Amino acid sequence: MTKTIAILPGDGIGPEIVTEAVKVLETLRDKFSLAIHLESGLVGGAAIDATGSPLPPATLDLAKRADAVLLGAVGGPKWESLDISIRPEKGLLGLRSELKLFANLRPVVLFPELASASTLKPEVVAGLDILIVRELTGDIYFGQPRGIRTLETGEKQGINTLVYTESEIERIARVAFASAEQRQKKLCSVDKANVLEATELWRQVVTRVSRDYPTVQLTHMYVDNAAMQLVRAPKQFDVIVTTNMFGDILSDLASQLTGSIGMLPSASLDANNKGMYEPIHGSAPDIAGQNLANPLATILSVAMLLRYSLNRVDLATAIERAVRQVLQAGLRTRDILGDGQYTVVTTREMGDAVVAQLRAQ
Ligand SMILES: NC(=O)C1=CN([C@@H]2O[C@H](COP(=O)(O)OP(=O)(O)OC[C@H]3O[C@@H](n4cnc5c(N)ncnc54)[C@H](O)[C@@H]3O)[C@@H](O)[C@H]2O)C=CC1
Ligand SMILES: CC(C)CC(=O)C(=O)O
Ligand SMILES: [Mg+2]
Repeated sequence: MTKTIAILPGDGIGPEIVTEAVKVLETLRDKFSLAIHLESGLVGGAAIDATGSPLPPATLDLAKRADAVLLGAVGGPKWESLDISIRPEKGLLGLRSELKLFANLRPVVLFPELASASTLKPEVVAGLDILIVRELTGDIYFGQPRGIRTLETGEKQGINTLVYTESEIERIARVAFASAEQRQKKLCSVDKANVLEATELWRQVVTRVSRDYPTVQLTHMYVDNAAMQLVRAPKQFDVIVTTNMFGDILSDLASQLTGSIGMLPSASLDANNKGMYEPIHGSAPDIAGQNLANPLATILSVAMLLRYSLNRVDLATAIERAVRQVLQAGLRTRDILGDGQYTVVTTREMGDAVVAQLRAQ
């Protein structure tokens, strides 16, 4: 049966990188007879400009009926003067909560060809393969109360609330333990249980759930130490499970171990593996519209889409192989330049090269 994929390019570099990822999907449709139907929608600032809302009902409806969603990125300076409750980023958070995408998988994998582009020494990152499992629909990003209010003194006060319920923690813990079972059987739960009650509960629940996964070795680490350990000795980690905000921050940090934030894809899944797929980076206003952005994180997100939502591990592997071949051939967008002689390419040229490798397979 033909699968519908919602294509939501968003803002900034979003349309540029999604164009390249769509070329990959179209190649799979045309060459490998993948039965897909692509349907585009507006989200973020582009949607605000067209409709006044960062998540118009038509987009939410498309995302809900689609079998999977591919998203670029949202946000940018153009919309920063708007009230925070109606900014582009609210469209993204709205999609995540409306679709119940509580499990965000962020693989941090170093392609061997990019070892010299890593911020760490090649020997410290060689073979790096971490999976960050980030809770995505709770925490301070969604907690109530929130807002900016004026106190009796006339002073303003900003409020955000870190909230987690046991069931929210348990379901993300189960995703993380199940992932660890399939990998090196090591799970590190990252929290701030020494000072934050919500994450003390996190630690208690993760510990309780661990009894159902006796083959997985569970450790706990405070987030400040985890940030330090990630740049000191990242290969000590296999799977990391953490809260929404800590996962957001740690994954940007970890991206530098792989050469660039332009290399990290993600899958945001609900309880039935219905998913939204997006690079972990934002709309990169500083390079938007210049054909400079690295499209590989988005193309690798298509691979995750095929693996998790369309059950086509073969095609997911084909994309990952094509990316590897392009890097082996020495092609680099400028964010992944390391030591050596490379061919510096544009966003479009990188996408074309991946498509050419796929066609040749
Ligand atoms: N998922 C999403 O849609 C996200 C949206 N944002 C939004 O994006 C806007 C910009 O946020 P920033 O903090 O600047 O983060 P950002 O991730 O957009 O950019 C940070 C830095 O990384 C570079 N970069 C990002 N993606 C790249 C790529 N594919 N290739 C090469 N270089 C790349 C940018 O040029 C910039 O120097 C804001 O409005 C923010 O709210 C931020 C993060 C995630
Ligand atoms: C709007 C932000 C929460 C998006 C982001 O930074 C992320 O999901 O990594
Ligand atoms: Mg982020």
